[in-house]
Parts: sequence; C-alpha cells; structure tokens
Amino acid sequence: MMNRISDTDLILNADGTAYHLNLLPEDVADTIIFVGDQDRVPAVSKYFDEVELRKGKREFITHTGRIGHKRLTVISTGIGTDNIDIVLNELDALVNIDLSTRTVKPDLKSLNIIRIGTSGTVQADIPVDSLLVSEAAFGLDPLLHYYDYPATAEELELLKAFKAVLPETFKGQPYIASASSRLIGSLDADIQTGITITTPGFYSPQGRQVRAKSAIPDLLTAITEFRHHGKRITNLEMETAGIYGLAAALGHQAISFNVLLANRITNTFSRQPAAIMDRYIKTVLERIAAV
Ligand SMILES: O=P(O)(O)O[C@H]1O[C@H](CO)[C@@H](O)[C@H]1O
Ligand SMILES: O=c1cc[nH]c(=O)[nH]1
Repeated sequence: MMNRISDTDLILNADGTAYHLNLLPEDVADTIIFVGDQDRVPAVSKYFDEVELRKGKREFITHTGRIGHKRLTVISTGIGTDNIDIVLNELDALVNIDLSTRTVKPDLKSLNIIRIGTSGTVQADIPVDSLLVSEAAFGLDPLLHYYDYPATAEELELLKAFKAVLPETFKGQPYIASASSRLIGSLDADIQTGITITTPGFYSPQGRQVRAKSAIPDLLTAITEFRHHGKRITNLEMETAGIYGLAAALGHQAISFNVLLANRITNTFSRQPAAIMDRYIKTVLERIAAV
C-alpha cells in the first residue's frame, strides 16, 4: 500500500490545480524557465513559436508553448527562496505525484530547470551587462536547512572555507548547492561561470547601505575577497542556491543564468536593463532549443 499524501500536506484547488501555481499536470513542460519578475514571462514567451497556455495566481505567472518541436514552460517565481520552496515543490508534485490517488508515481520525472535572473557582481573586473552561469551557490537564507540535502565532500570543503572568512557578526548558517553538471555541460559553453551568493534580502543582506544601519558592515568585503583553489564569489542574487539545493533533493536538473545589471564594487548599474535582458533571453532560448 502506497503512502497517501494528505489533503493539507499537498493542497489542491477545487479544479485539481496546485494550490499556489494554479496548474494541472498537463500544463507543465519538462523544460521549465524560472524568472523572478512576472513581466519577464511574456518577455520570454514572445519568442515561442506558439503559446498554448497562460495561467497564473499571485506572483506565479505561467506560459507554456513551444519553440520548434521543443515544449517549454516559463514561470515567474517572484523574489526569494521562500517562493522557490513553493514553486519547486508544486512543480514536482505536478509531475511526480499521481494527484488522483495522492501517491508518488513509480517512475519519477527529472525536470530541466533554467533560471534567467538579474544579479549584481561583486568583482570589479566582471562587466555590467555580461552574462554569468552559477557553477555553485552559497545560500545565506535558511531554506535548505529544512530539507535532507546531502552535499558532496567537495561542496562541503568549499563551504567550510567560505564560513571561515565570514565576519563574526554574521549570525546565519550558509549552505551550498551546485548546478546540474549535465545542464552546465550542454548549455553554458562559452559563458563565464562563477560562485553565486543567494541572500535573504536585497539591502543589508547584499551589503547595501541606505538608511537602516548594517549589523555586518564588512560582509561585502569578505565575500569579494574570498578565494579557494582559484575559485571566487562572483555575484549576489536571491534564488539560485535554493533552486539548486531543492532541485537536487528532488532529483531535478537546474542551471542559473545571471544577467549582471550591477557592479557593486565600481558602483555602476546597467543603462539599458530591459534591452540587455532581452538579448540574453534570446541567447538562452537559442541554447535550450538547440539541445
Ligand atoms: O530578476 P530576478 O529574477 O527577480 O532576480 C533578482 O532580482 C530580484 C531583486 O531585485 C531578486 O529576485 C534577485 O534574485
Ligand atoms: O544587485 C543586485 C541586482 C539584481 N538582483 C539582486 O539581487 N542584486
């Protein structure tokens, strides 16, 4: 007898759709593009040859369609890893749980998840308006501590080295997760790679000083100066570590492309963020359509 997942562990709407995403299993393609901003969903799907479905609820807007024969879904996650928890668990339920019996299917599907997000670099020599793939990500948010996620020995060594340089005033507990080696191999080719930091906020958690006083004034310097066997931290954003960790915990493949709109060291910001995002949406879609 298979374990039945209860009505409050996995909540479905009256029409059978997933509680937050408002989607049915057939609404979701096997390759899914994650974006933060709801307005980026049509900015991606306008390049589809056909859009078969447009649905949404709250910040979670979904378009599904195809480029050539490749079926694609693009979904907005909103900001932060708390939303990643919702999006990844509900997408996984849609493909890997039989919603009529509320039991896990015997053959599990592994989705390809490709984030296209904005980010700020923390290295002076990395240009604003460039594209970067996150090889791995440190999460300064707590999401992965709620899941049984087995990090590799190599990841744990990198994490240990990072923890050692964090200021004493930092009270969090970082975690680490990596991109899918299969997707990195097939999609990133000549694009620069780096280590990303996922933060639980945009201002002080990313070392910004506006009016509220930081409790960790030297956080950005520690991040920028971190080096380990030739690796360095390249950029800050708010979702990648959660996506990588939870995707790995659920058996999905994930890769995160960062459109670097800000350089936090030279204090420069893109003069044409929408045009730059559009350029890289096309770059990433061309690569997805080709594999
Ligand atoms: O542009 P998106 O995909 O939202 O990503 C980045 O932008 C938001 C902050 O402005 C955060 O979600 C951060 O990760
Ligand atoms: O600096 C930045 C730019 C975009 N998104 C972030 O999270 N940080």
